Amino acid sequence: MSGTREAIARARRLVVKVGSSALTTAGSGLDVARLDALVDAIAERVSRDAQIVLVSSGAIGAGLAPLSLGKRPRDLATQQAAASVGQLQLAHAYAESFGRYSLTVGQVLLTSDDVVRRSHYRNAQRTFSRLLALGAVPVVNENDTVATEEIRFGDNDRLAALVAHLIGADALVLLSDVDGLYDGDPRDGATRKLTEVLSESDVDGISVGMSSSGLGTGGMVSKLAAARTAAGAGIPVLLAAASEASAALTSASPGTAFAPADTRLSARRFWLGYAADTTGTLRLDDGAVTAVVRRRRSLLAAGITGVAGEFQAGDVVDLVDTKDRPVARGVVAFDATELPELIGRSSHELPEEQRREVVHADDLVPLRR
Ligand SMILES: Nc1ncnc2c1ncn2[C@@H]1O[C@H](COP(=O)(O)OP(=O)(O)O)[C@@H](O)[C@H]1O
Ligand SMILES: N[C@@H](CCC(=O)OP(=O)(O)O)C(=O)O
Repeated sequence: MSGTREAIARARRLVVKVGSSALTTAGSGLDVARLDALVDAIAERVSRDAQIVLVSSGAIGAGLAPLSLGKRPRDLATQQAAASVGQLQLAHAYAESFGRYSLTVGQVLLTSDDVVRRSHYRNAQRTFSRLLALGAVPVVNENDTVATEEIRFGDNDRLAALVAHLIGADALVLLSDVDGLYDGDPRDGATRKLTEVLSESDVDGISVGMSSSGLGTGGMVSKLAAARTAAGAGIPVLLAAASEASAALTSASPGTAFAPADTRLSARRFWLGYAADTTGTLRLDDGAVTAVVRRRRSLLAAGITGVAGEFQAGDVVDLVDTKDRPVARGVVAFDATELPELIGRSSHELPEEQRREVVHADDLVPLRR
């Protein structure tokens, strides 16, 4: 067995995320038998002294049938109405199901502000920590009923990766209706399952598509992004079918395993690299990309070829290469309006008060490639 799978099998604190397509069926809503099978697997792992936070989708899917809605609505207001009804059903079903094992569940509904803003991040951290210390199983979902387009995570895969870091998880298990990551959309015919993803180059160029069930949100695109986020922050990830939950949570043998990066990012650097919202973009020339990504240097004005967005000193911005591919994120030390006349110029050409790093190395997180 690979080291990654061993680490997942041994993990003491895990985030398990289950998708809508694994819990709900178009037309008939929540599938309690499948939910019970998932709870059986989680309860078994909890009985072996693990702490589990469950991120469960399915509120919108579960709310459709009771509201006589045929398929997943496109407009936000009807999605929110369905989520309002479905979340109650979901919470009730989990409370009943975990109750079979005398386990207590706590519901945690989050909006992106709760994770993206540093002060709220701490607050959420305290809530999870207390719930786990009290022996409860936190069941998390996005607070769909109040989340507007602007403040939505939009997909629970990303939410699960952020929660995994937030609670200091040793593993993230993503359970879906598909049994792993394929090198192309399995609906398109002959494709091969990847069993181990050791580095970014293993997934470069593979084709990932959207949901096939019409119930899920992000499809494989969001699952792969979430797996990269968590693995990049040092957390091993398993992507498997929900129908294999028992094997996934006991031996970590099925599905696709994503090896974690060697170092775990601090909370601040994780927030900077993955959770914070960015308000602008700096385009770097090749030399600057090498300096900031490989040599971990500060970004100087001389290596910047373009500026976009409306940001102020202290905001988080994306750093992109000459092909507009994101290579890092960092806290910018100038306002957007100040930069156009500085970029491309070396420090000795600049007035003394502007001779400082545009993004200091301590405030810069290279993205894993
Ligand atoms: N390369 C790929 N490998 C595996 N699945 C893929 C790939 N590309 C697209 N998919 C689709 O993504 C779906 C899973 O996404 P989704 O329905 O959003 O799941 P969930 O509801 O669990 O979040 C699969 O059923 C599959 O059809
Ligand atoms: N929060 C939404 C699910 C959003 C989502 O990401 O769904 P999925 O792709 O099935 O994990 C709900 O409960 O319906």
